[in-house]
Amino acid sequence: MPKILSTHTLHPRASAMLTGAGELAVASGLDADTLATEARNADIIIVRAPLPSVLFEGATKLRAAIRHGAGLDMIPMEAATAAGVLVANVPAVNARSVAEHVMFAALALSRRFRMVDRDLRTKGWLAGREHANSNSELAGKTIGIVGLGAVGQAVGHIAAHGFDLNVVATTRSMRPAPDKVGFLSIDALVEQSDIIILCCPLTPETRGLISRERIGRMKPDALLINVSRGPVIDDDALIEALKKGRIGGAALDVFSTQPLPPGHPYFSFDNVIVTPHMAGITEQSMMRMGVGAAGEALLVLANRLPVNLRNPEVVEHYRRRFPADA
Ligand SMILES: NC(=O)c1ccc[n+]([C@@H]2O[C@H](COP(=O)([O-])OP(=O)(O)OC[C@H]3O[C@@H](n4cnc5c(N)ncnc54)[C@H](O)[C@@H]3O)[C@@H](O)[C@H]2O)c1
Ligand SMILES: O=C(O)[C@H](O)COP(=O)(O)O
Repeated sequence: MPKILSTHTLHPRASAMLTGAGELAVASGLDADTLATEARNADIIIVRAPLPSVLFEGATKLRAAIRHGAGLDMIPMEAATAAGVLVANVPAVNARSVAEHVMFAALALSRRFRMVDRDLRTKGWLAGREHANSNSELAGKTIGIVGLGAVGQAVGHIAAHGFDLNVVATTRSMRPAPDKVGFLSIDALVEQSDIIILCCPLTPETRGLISRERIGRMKPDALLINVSRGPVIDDDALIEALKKGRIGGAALDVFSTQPLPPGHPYFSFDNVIVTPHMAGITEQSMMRMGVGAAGEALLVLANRLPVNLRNPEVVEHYRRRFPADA
């Protein structure tokens, strides 16, 4: 029976799909050594935690690494490809969940939800209400989307049609813009946006994209929302800007170090919302991501290629490793 190792427990519907096709096990730890050791016996690994490159050197049976979700940064692509391992992801199926989280964050920051809730509980009704005078509506403001893929387009749609926001975006391909979206360069976008949404992948080009210089160009009351990956932002520069009151606030779902260590400066700001990398996690998206990942695993076990193969250059090498495969 083929072995499927998953870094995390899958949605019951996803595990049910794999019953009979493979023996499903959940990794007993997420550290590099444990993952590398347990992957040695696996035919397929389903990935929700960063994999070490070394895992691919010792995993001689491994056919595929399948991302449960969109972001491929958790899989060292070069090491996987060099080892002849197929890499796939499950794109777009959590985009609606992420977009709803983004709108929740924009509303929570604009309505100072953290401070209102805290002060109402600890200081009473009037203290909570005091914040409201400087609260703001979203309508008529400009939302700037960095990365107009599945998440960015879902955010743009809700923002334009549900909240009457003006939508501008910057994206790698700058293909014809969807309805109600105007394209800008990244520098113009950070200067002109009231709310900046980061939803691009982490790549060599996007690492540090929100630099000290770009944070310096933001409006003094700009809100920065990151659902991409932590290293897209220069943390030192953002922390300094928050300390000096140089921007209005931030909502951060992803961090350069995860889990965010206790006592991290981001915990200290009233105008910063922190969430534990959960923008894309809802009951609905967990089912869709799990089912999508299980579907890709079933294709590989049936000697076919995954639908969302992300390293097509591996196929020749893969076919040499598993000659019976498609
Ligand atoms: N926080 C979460 O729970 C969560 C959930 C889903 C996705 N994500 C993150 O969001 C990313 C995007 O997800 P998606 O489903 O929209 O992916 P996607 O592939 O559909 O879209 C990514 C978009 O980013 C654009 N892009 C790439 N490089 C860029 C650059 N240098 N500047 C501007 N735009 C650039 C691409 O052109 C594309 O339009 C994922 O890679 C992942 O890192 C996080
Ligand atoms: O990249 C993604 O789609 C998100 O980070 C969610 O991924 P997860 O299913 O591994 O939490």
